[in-house]
Amino acid sequence: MAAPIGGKGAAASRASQPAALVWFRSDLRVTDHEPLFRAAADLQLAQSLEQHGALLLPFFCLDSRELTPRAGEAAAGGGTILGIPQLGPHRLRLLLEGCASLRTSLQQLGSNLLWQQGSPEALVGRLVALAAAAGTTRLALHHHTQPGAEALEVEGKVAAAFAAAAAAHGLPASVHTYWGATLYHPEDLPWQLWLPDSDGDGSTGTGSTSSRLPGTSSSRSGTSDASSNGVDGSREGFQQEKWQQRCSCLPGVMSDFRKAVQAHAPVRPPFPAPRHAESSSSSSSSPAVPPLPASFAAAAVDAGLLGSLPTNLCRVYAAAGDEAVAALSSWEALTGVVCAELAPACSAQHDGRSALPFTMGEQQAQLRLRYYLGLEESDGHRLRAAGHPPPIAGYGQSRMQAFGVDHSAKLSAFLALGCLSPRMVHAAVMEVAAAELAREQQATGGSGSGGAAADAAHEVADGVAEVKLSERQGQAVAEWREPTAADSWRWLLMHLGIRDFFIYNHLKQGPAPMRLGGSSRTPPEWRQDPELFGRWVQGQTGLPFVDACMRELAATGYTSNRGRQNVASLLAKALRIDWRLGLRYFESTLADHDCSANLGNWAYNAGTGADPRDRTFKTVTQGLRYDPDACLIRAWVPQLAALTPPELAHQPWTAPPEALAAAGVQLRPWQQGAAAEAESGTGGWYPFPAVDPATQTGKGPKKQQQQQQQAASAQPLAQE
Ligand SMILES: Cc1cc2nc3c(=O)[nH]c(=O)nc-3n(C[C@H](O)[C@H](O)[C@H](O)COP(=O)(O)OP(=O)(O)OC[C@H]3O[C@@H](n4cnc5c(N)ncnc54)[C@H](O)[C@@H]3O)c2cc1C
Repeated sequence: MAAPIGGKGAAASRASQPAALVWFRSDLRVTDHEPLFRAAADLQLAQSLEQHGALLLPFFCLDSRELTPRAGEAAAGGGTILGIPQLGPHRLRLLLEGCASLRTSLQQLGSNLLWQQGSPEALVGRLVALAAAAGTTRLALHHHTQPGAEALEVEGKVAAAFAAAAAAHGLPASVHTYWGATLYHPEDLPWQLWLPDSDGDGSTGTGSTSSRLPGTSSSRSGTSDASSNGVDGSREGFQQEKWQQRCSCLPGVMSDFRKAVQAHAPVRPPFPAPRHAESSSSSSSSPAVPPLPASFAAAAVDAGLLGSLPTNLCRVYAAAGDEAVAALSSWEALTGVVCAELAPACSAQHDGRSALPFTMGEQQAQLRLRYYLGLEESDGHRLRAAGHPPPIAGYGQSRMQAFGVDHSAKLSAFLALGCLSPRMVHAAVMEVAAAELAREQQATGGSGSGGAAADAAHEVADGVAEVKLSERQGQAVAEWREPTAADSWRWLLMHLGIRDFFIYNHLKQGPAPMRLGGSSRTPPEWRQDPELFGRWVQGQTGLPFVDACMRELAATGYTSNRGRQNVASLLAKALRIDWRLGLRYFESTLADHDCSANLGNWAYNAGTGADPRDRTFKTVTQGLRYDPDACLIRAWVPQLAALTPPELAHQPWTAPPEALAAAGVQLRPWQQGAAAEAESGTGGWYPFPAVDPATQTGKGPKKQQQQQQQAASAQPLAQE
């Protein structure tokens, strides 16, 4: 039985009782979360104007549609693209962990996270009904806008459902959208993206500026009246078109974009987290979060909106219906990985070989970031033993290595789920830069320019400028310069610039790159080969570096950037298989999946993007360079673990028969090995390469293959 909601004073304050809904999406954090900050600030202002009973309702919806396959995409040669869920089990686990962590953060602020599995448009309607029953007289919906046609479409549906629900209860309502996905805010880019209000998009600009961005705002200027904002579901796709139109002036080549923004665009400081209403720091610039009233919480519990977050992944698919269960089975069949055998969410269990052994969440993201940068915790506790250089120290070189947790930043999953914002990374990097600048100043004597150095360091720490220590007329000047091999954090900032490029380029191009030939003028012949595609997914191509990366990806949801480039190049350039199958497999499986980064990188590696450079990776050479000790291969391709030296583990087809025998390696043509394994149920063999490793074309190194086949036929399968 639902408790009456609204509390004792509800009737008395009915004349002015505002409620703000804050929709969390891929932004699972409370720091640098403008929608939460602004919603809390609005309610604080309302309360200071003697409006009482303000409700702040943070919510998240686990969208069941994402657990099913993507509909309506035809692959080369016909047929739908893959029957796997858009949100595969690795991504799902991290998402649930991110939500659990967000709920803890909100509870620490005296609030909570309302959540439901279903559709966000249905959830928003239920929340409006609950708020109306609690005596709310005015409604606002605050959320980040999210790049990607699908995300923008869902935004349109949610806004329409919100407007309809508010109208049904006779409540005035407004929608406030914010931009928080990139390091560089759209309004700060060195190109003019924004719109005059007369653009006719139906939104009512009420701010001080005469122009605004399509479907977004960082201030009041994007506020729209939900009952008249034109977001009525009949205008779906409108925002995507608008973004495409407005971003058309952006450069299509990554380095042009990145260099321009890094030289000319400022980075805004992150928004602080709002504070607990009873926190003693009432002087803080952070607004207070109104606590969730007990009566409302009780009603939300009754409505099933405050239940525990699930940890059992299979049950989440089951709750989404038969289509999701079938999609999960397809993913399991494709990868050979069984969902029920994966660690449940929040269990803190990880495959010992994983390069991503983290639990998701804002706190964990901060720990990783500060550990990686070698920064002290706020309590002065250093995470790394004193005297040891922080992992970032070797980043200029190590970031390309394919094996290990600390070779690269491992921030992508935190960024993709929004447990961390790019501005938060930037702010932490600026702390490092400021310290470095001060040290360099001290080392060079700092004569006469101590004040200037301090000013520059301060400017840097404030995020006003990137750093280059240069002396101009005795003054330290902070400015961007391209990183050299010896640099560390400059590379990290550069990568965030690349990330921004892919997001803006996605907004600019819309779904165009998803055409088979992308934007290239002479699309090559693409083919479907389910068997070969399955071998690629399961790491059975006979190219050990590629196979190790693919097995790592299927088992953990992560493989390095170098690994991704190589496996993508092999699929698209050497095997000539419809590259969008790879894109969709990555979408489902990558723990750090980001629709813009995934699409942009695939288009680049398949040669279908706008970038004029067309690289084909020689995967053996790459493996030897970026996994020189064959650590990755030994970890993920146990059949080759004993093959030494590392050069042979990278190219077992070149190994003399006695070396293969000593290491217990059985090389077989794939069909033969797979058939024998199916019959005997035992593995222990490794396939010959599916392509000629020297040229990455054709069927395989014929001469060597023949020799090895002769030798192999003399050896029985290991366990036979
Ligand atoms: C085919 C393919 C698909 C990819 N799909 C994704 C994806 O869905 N999501 C994703 O975040 N990255 C994707 N990447 C980019 C890159 O592989 C990962 O960002 C990187 O491996 C993450 O590890 P890290 O955090 O240690 O990155 P680092 O190398 O330490 O870089 C730091 C941060 O910079 C950003 N970054 C670095 N390189 C890139 C890049 N090429 N594109 C975009 N951002 C970059 C990421 O946010 C990353 O966390 C893809 C790359 C390829 C080749």
